Amino acid sequence: MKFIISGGGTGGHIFPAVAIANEIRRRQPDAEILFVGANGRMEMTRVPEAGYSIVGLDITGLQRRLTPQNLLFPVRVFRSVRAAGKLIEQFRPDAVVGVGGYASAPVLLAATSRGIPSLIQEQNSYAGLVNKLLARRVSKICVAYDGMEKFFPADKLVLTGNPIRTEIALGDRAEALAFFNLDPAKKTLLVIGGSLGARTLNQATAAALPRLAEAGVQLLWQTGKLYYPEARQQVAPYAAQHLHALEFIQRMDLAYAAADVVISRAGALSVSELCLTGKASVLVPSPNVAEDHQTKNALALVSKGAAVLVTDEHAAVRLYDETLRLLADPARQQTLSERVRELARPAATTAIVDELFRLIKN
Ligand SMILES: CC(=O)N[C@H]1[C@@H](OP(=O)(O)OP(=O)(O)OC[C@H]2O[C@@H](n3ccc(=O)[nH]c3=O)[C@H](O)[C@@H]2O)O[C@H](CO)[C@@H](O)[C@@H]1O
Repeated sequence: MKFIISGGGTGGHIFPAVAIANEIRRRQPDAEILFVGANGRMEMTRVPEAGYSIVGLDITGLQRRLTPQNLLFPVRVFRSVRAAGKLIEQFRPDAVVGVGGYASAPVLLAATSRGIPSLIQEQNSYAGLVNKLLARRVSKICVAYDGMEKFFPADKLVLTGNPIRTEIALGDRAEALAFFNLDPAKKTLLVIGGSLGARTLNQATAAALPRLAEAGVQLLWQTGKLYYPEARQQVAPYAAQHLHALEFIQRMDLAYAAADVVISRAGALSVSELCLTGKASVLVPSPNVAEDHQTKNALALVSKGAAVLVTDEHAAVRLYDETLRLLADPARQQTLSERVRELARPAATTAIVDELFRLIKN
């Protein structure tokens, strides 16, 4: 069997794609899987690291301002649809998956116009633009939230949850502590700003380093690429207290396994991973996303007493008060952990790949 998986841009699109590919490979070890991404974007490095081939298309979004680049936009779209068409004719996939992000548009367009079965995986409670535009053309749409009929034809919808890489929940704590050079006697705080890092979390964390050291809490702080050089200098004086900054964490399974408490943005995949790993968390939704969808992602947990919410606006003042209070309260960590675990959907990836295989069979 042959599959094309297309899309990317950020980890929230790339890692669900990897989870789907891993499940296809588990069932059909000789299946051929080709990823298609956008040149220059994160998928071009993260997908090969996960063990898959990827081809890049030259495609970017429309700029908000009127720029000469925008005038060329229709030309670029036309070229990328043609390039995707060529790829599909050469590779001849049995089915195509789109996970959102620029590259999935030309690939799904080219596949559906050739009658190839296609499936969209939408991670958020608010549908992405590419997915909305292509919904009528594809065969199935797997979603993670109720009420997605607002955006998609109801007869194509399947509520599966978000696909999470299976290893994410299998990290071993002792291995994790050794891997990240952490002290088994201390509590560990993990800070994740989403796949690109988050300025608000970085600034609040930098300011809180003395408080963490004083409380005897150790830190794994994922900063993203831009802030990393600054963060490295900021944590340098605290090396003996095990306060560590990291640009990007490849072994998220071990990062979760080491953590007692997690501070996180509320991207769809981060939230789904917190459910699966059963971590006590303080969520700070990004205010810079379409329709404030991260607040909705976070409220799905917070309304069930399964996570703590701090708004981006109040993070500078409140984030570390809340976090240090939670770190000092194991009973509350335990309650949050139990409640958040109840919201996990561990069968999401299998359900999506079931749908995909069914499409081919039909
Ligand atoms: C600013 C922005 O547009 N954010 C969107 C983006 O978030 P973003 O790309 O941040 O994605 P998520 O929070 O959904 O997922 C992050 C993924 O990256 C992985 N990871 C993260 C950090 C790291 O160091 N290593 C690592 O492997 C996580 O394990 C997870 O699998 O896509 C999500 C899913 O469509 C949306 O809900 C978010 O609103």
